[in-house]
Amino acid sequence: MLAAECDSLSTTVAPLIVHGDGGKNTMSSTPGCKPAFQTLPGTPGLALWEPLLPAIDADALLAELTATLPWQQPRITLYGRSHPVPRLQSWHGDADAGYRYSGLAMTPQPWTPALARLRDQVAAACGHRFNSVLANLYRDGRDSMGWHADDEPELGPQPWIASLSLGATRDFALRRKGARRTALTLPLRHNQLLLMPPAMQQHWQHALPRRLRVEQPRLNLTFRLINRKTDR
Ligand SMILES: O=C(O)CCC(=O)C(=O)O
Ligand SMILES: [Fe+2]
Repeated sequence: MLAAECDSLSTTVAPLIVHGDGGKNTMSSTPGCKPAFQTLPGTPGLALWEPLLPAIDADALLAELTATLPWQQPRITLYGRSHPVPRLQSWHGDADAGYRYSGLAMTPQPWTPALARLRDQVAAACGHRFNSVLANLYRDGRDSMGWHADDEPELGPQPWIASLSLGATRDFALRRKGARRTALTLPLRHNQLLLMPPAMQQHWQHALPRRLRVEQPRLNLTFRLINRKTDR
C-alpha cells in the first residue's frame, strides 16, 4: 500500500488527531497501514478511522457489494400511508439476530464471505464485536434516511454501532433528541469508519438528508450487536 493512502485525513473535521488505532486494540485491520484515528469534539464521542481499508480493497468492495447483495426496498407506513423507503437495504447477520427497524421486522440474510471478513476487520479496528449489519444503498442524492436514533430494545442499553461509508461523500446530520435543528453535519467519505458510542443513540438523532447535487451512489454499512432472540 502506498504511504499516501495512510495520509488522507479529513480537513472538514480537524480535531485531535492520533495516528494508530487510538489505543483501543492491538490488531491492525489493514496490514502495512494503520488507519488514522481521530475523535470528533463537539459530538457525543464519535470516532473516525480513515482509511479503514487499502484503497484498492475499498473500491473493489463497493463494486462487489453493490452488484451482489440482495437489495430490497421495503415499505414503511407513515400517517396511515405506505411508502417505499427512499433507498435500498440488505440486512445480514447471525441467524438469531432478528430485529425491528423503523417498524419493519427484519430477518437477517446470512453473512456473505465479503461481509463476514469486513465485520472482522471493523471489529479489529474499533475494538467492538458485532453480529449483524444493515447495508443501505443510496442510489444518488435523492435517496436519504430520516431522523432517527438506533435505540431499539434489541440493541440493548449500551449500543455501540460502527458505520462504514463507501462511494459518494454524503452529509451525516446530528441533532439532540427533542431539538428540531441540525447541530452538526459531518461529510462522510469513501472508506471512513465512524464509531458511534451508546450516548449517541441515547441522547441524539441522526439523518442522511437528500443532496440533489450528488449523482453517484453511496453504500453504508452499520454493524450492530443485537441481543440473541433467546436472551430477550
Ligand atoms: O447512511 C448512513 O450513514 C446512516 C445509516 C443509518 O443511520 C442506519 O443505518 O441506521
Ligand atoms: Fe442510524
